[in-house]
Amino acid sequence: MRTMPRVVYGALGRNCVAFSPITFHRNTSWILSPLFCHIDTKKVWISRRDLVPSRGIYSENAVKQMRKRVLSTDEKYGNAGQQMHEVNRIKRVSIEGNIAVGKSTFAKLLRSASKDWEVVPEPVTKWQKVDTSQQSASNLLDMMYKDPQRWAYTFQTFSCMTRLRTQLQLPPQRLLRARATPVQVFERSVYSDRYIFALNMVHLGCISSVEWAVYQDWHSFLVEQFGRRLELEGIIYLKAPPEICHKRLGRRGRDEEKGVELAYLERLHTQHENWLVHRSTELHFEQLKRVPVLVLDASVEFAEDSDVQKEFIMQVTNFFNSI
Ligand SMILES: Nc1ncnc2c1ncn2[C@@H]1O[C@H](COP(=O)(O)OP(=O)(O)O)[C@@H](O)[C@H]1O
Ligand SMILES: Nc1nc2c(ncn2[C@H]2C[C@H](O)[C@@H](COP(=O)(O)O)O2)c(=O)[nH]1
Repeated sequence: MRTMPRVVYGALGRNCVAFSPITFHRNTSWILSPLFCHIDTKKVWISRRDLVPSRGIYSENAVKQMRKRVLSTDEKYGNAGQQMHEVNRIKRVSIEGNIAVGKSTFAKLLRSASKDWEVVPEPVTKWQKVDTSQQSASNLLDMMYKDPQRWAYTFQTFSCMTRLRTQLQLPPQRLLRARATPVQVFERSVYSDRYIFALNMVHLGCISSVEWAVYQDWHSFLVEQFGRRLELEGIIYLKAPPEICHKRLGRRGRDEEKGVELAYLERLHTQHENWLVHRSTELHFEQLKRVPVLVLDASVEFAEDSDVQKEFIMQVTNFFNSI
């Protein structure tokens, strides 16, 4: 395809706009994704990952208005451009797996293995304490387990929003300065929210077809709007038989989970296998279909076994370097 240099005026989300000569294909205009560009006529950091197809070319006047907003953002954040360039280097990976398979325990191991890896926990405490501006907070996790027919949809809207915020969180400074491979590791993701839990609730009849249509509509919209900022470079799937997870769940003794039966964990296990092993779950995001998955045998009791821990870390390191 013929390429030609052009000045591109592209809208970059809420507070950024790029206006810089960049080369682009004749029929496709490209813009920089919101998080990763610094606005300065002389300096624009571009990498392949930053380029996303533009939804439109904007008038000069609109660009002027947007530029004003961008400049005020730059004043506020100082050397944001360089930081954004570095954010761009950070890989994002989620840990997926059944309830009580050992995600948090594994996350602790990763945290202690390298300061270039940041582990972001699942926002469970937010679900346990929803601020209702009344005297006491509501425990939505408990409500969902006690009456899934009534609360499953509400739960999925809140869990997904909290996961969204978690995934959009900016990485800490130390990751921006990392020399090796900096990685942000999330416990679960907006994708497991949909393709594991919400889907399972649909199969159980706890989310109605109307609720499911509504969920899928806003979920797809949000994921598409945030684009690259929500993409994962890899997934670590901790896999163990549901029986083992059930035992661990009992040992952990979380109050809300007292009524969780083995059958529920079996269903979630099947959902994980369909998505991450058989790859038979219908997915709606192209990039997600191609995400590399590292499967680890989480039935091994590694807490006291430093050889197993070393083996896990080696596999994870190789995986991070490969993605
Ligand atoms: N590999 C393991 N071997 C034995 N027990 C484990 C292992 N991983 C986790 N556990 C225990 O199982 C329970 C659930 O682990 P946790 O990390 O909280 O799971 P998750 O975050 O996946 O829900 C905890 O009591 C933890 O100590
Ligand atoms: N119905 C849903 N339940 C969820 C979802 N994400 C997590 N959970 C539950 C499962 C556990 O009881 C608890 C925390 O999970 P861990 O596996 O980290 O222990 O929250 C969800 O999206 N829907």
